[in-house]
Amino acid sequence: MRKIDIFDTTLRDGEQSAGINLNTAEKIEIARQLERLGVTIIEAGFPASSPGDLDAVQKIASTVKNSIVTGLARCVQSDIDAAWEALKGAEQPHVHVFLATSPIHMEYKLKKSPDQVVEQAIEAVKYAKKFFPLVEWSAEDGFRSDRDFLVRIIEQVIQAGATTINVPDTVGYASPQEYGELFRFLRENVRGADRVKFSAHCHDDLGMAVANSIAAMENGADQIECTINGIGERAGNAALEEIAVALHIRNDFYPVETGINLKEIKRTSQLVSRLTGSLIQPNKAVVGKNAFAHESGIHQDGVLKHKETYEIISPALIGEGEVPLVLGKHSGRAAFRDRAVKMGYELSDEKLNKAFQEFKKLADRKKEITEDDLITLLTEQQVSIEDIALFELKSVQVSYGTDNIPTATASVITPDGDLKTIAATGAGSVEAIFNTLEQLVNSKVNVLDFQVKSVSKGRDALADAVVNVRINGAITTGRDSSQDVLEATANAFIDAINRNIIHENIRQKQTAQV
Ligand SMILES: CC(=O)SCCNC(=O)CCNC(=O)[C@H](O)C(C)(C)COP(=O)(O)OP(=O)(O)OC[C@H]1O[C@@H](n2cnc3c(N)ncnc32)[C@H](O)[C@@H]1OP(=O)(O)O
Ligand SMILES: CC(C)C(=O)C(=O)O
Repeated sequence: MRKIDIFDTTLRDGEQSAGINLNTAEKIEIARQLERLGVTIIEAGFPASSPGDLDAVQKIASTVKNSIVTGLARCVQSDIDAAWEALKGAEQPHVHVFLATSPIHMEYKLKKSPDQVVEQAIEAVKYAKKFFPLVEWSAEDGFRSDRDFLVRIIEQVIQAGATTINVPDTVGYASPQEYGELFRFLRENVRGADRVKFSAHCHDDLGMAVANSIAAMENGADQIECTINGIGERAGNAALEEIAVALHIRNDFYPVETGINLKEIKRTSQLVSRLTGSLIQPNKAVVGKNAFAHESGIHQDGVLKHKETYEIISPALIGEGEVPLVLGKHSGRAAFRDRAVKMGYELSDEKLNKAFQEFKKLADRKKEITEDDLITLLTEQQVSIEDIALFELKSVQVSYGTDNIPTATASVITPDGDLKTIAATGAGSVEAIFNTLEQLVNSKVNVLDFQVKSVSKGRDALADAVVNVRINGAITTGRDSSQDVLEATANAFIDAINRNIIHENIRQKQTAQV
């Protein structure tokens, strides 16, 4: 099968991401993991850019044995000297020299004529070749370069000894079709093309880096340059994990192999994210937190019946553990039942249905349903709480003014079915509510903690109130979310009282069973 070399530039172009700065120990750790991942080449840094980078490249070159280690250099002798200093101890010394070839870069940045650029490239490659058996030469901004000029300069650097020719889309401007065509054109028109490897290096400014890399590969590129998690200058580079997994999953369409050990992908991605401090967006393909998270009922039902209905990549393929179905407001009964069974609950259809209805109500109010929430919902059903009579808050009204004593009037239906209304005062509105409700529930309620916060942003944000109470020595927590802070507070207090009644009931039933 055709082999595609994976050239990882996480430690060079990836480190060029704004805000990322890795020290030598961190770089070595990542390089070791890249070696385990099975990349063909590790671009470990730009030795001339700083003594720290030279040191890191040197240490990586003497540590890594199963991947080729390279360093970047401008077409400048001192850069190539620094690269040699860093890489002379490597198993297979490899250097990556580059020079821009697009009209805009030559005229405004390098301030050189095309002839001068050709001369400088030839000289640099010849110089590099004195030390390095493997020399990659890159035509920076190659995609925006004149095609005839590209053919001319590439032929010259091949003659000078380059072993790999990289044609980057430095500014992420290409479309897959155009970038693919460029590789086909170069393969067909460059004399000596059959003696070298061609390489693709894409940036993601227009979100096409992975597609462009694959298009280049389909049209003659033997190597793809990419980074873990797609980090890199500006919008980043092509993401290694996306390329490797796409080529594996669609092997029917792309009959190539990369040598990447896919099981190491998750670990590598997490390591790079942790050490660079660059968070992975949740919906990022392959390695995002949600990449295998089925949230909606119809999908979950399909996945439970036959995984492949909605899952083209198995989490195990990339070394990720089992991903439980997400239980949220879009979930259906199938996923809810599945989780309940996995948690060890054996509920009748009727009880499961009731727990599911409560779950849906809760999911409307809470972003995330925790394991504890599920335990509460399912346990309440398991021990037949339908027989337990609870308090129901009918109304609450608070009178507050800067010159008045805050007074709350509340009505509840008691577990006996009576409607009771009482008013009481407090130092503030919340205390007035608590004092009133305490009288209505007719128990000594010690409020241990009370917190209220907004669930979302904006004036109409929901208030989430949590009250932690002690009643007869038992501690329970009640919570409620409402549009109004005081209503949420009153409901949370009643919720705590009801939970206490339920738990008391459960305890009594369990004691009776023993
Ligand atoms: C597309 C890419 O990702 S290219 C890699 C980009 N990465 C980096 O730049 C990170 C590391 N860079 C650095 O640390 C510094 O830029 C250094 C050490 C390399 C150079 O620093 P300085 O000497 O201060 O130069 P400075 O960065 O300001 O300017 C770059 C110079 O290199 C020249 N240059 C740019 N590319 C090349 C090249 N491939 N070959 C030769 N010269 C080049 C520029 O024309 C400019 O020259 P000038 O000073 O005569 O105008
Ligand atoms: C140095 C080259 C390969 C580069 O990083 C680019 O063109 O984006």
